[in-house]
Amino acid sequence: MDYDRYDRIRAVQWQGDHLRLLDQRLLPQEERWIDCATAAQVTLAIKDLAVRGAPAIGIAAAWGVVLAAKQGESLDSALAMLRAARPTAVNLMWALDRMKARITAGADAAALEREAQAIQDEDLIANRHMGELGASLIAPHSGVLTHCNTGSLATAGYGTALGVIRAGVASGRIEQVFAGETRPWQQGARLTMWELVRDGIPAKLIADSAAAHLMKSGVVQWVIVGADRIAANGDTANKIGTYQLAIAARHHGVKFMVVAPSSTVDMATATGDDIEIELRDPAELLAVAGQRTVVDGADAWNPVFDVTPAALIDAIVTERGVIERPTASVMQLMFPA
Ligand SMILES: CSC[C@@H](O)[C@@H](O)C(=O)COP(=O)(O)O
Repeated sequence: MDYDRYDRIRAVQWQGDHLRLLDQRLLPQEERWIDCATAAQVTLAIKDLAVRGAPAIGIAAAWGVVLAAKQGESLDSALAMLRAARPTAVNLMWALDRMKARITAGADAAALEREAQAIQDEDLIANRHMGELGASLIAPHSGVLTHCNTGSLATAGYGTALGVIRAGVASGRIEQVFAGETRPWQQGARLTMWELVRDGIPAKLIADSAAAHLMKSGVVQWVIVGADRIAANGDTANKIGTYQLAIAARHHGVKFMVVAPSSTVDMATATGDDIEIELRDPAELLAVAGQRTVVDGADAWNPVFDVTPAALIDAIVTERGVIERPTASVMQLMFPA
């Protein structure tokens, strides 16, 4: 696999004394980097979606703890502040728990820096492995539909669902990629299309509302998505709109694949009903690119994740292996306490 051909973006970059983030709010119009020198700046970058995607916010938060240590700030306060930045993606809590364990064991700033780097490096390795595992499930000459952005921008690099797509394209299994816009924040239109075009991968953008029609046409064999939290029974929280894709996929005989590192699996959460779904500012729905599109006085409801029941998922791919038709007992075997 020629990783340099398909994967050149590194959106989270440690600079030795500060964290550099590719500002995802501005893509694809502008490639602007922001520098965070404090844990508070990293927290704000996570809240405002300058950095986003479950693994990427965990990695950024880990570096936030390193910054707090270097500045001599209270590490307990930094951990609490970063933890509260966003509620749904468990990678955030997972990374902070890992940093906390090192703090409890007496780690100094240099040791915390090594831990954050390990979290980042392990994510890239996991993504490359998942890419191979997921692609092997796909028949040659397939079409696939993806949702949101799960690529290098959302991870340490390569991506989760987009990593499977990269590996599938490289091996000739995937011939055509479709990406849903992912309203309201347009991660699919703004970010996934940016990554796919940079890689020269044949891709077509669709309106989210075109997905069922696309599946009915028979040109996609798999829907491939990432995850923000996978509960102990396999129920999966991911970007709003994922659930309706899974329902439409089952209706049309299209397979549904979830790709996420084990850091996204939360065995302490029994089912999808127990996952907190982030509600964001209704203003994100009432405007497009900062331009108000809805009549003044209108209100909106803006949940940004939903839960796909395990029964609608054909395969969960993690770096530990593939779980087909996930159940609580198989999840328990793959992710023992
Ligand atoms: C590897 S990314 C998987 C998920 O984190 C992704 O699909 C997603 O829902 C991201 O949501 P976002 O609100 O953009 O952080």
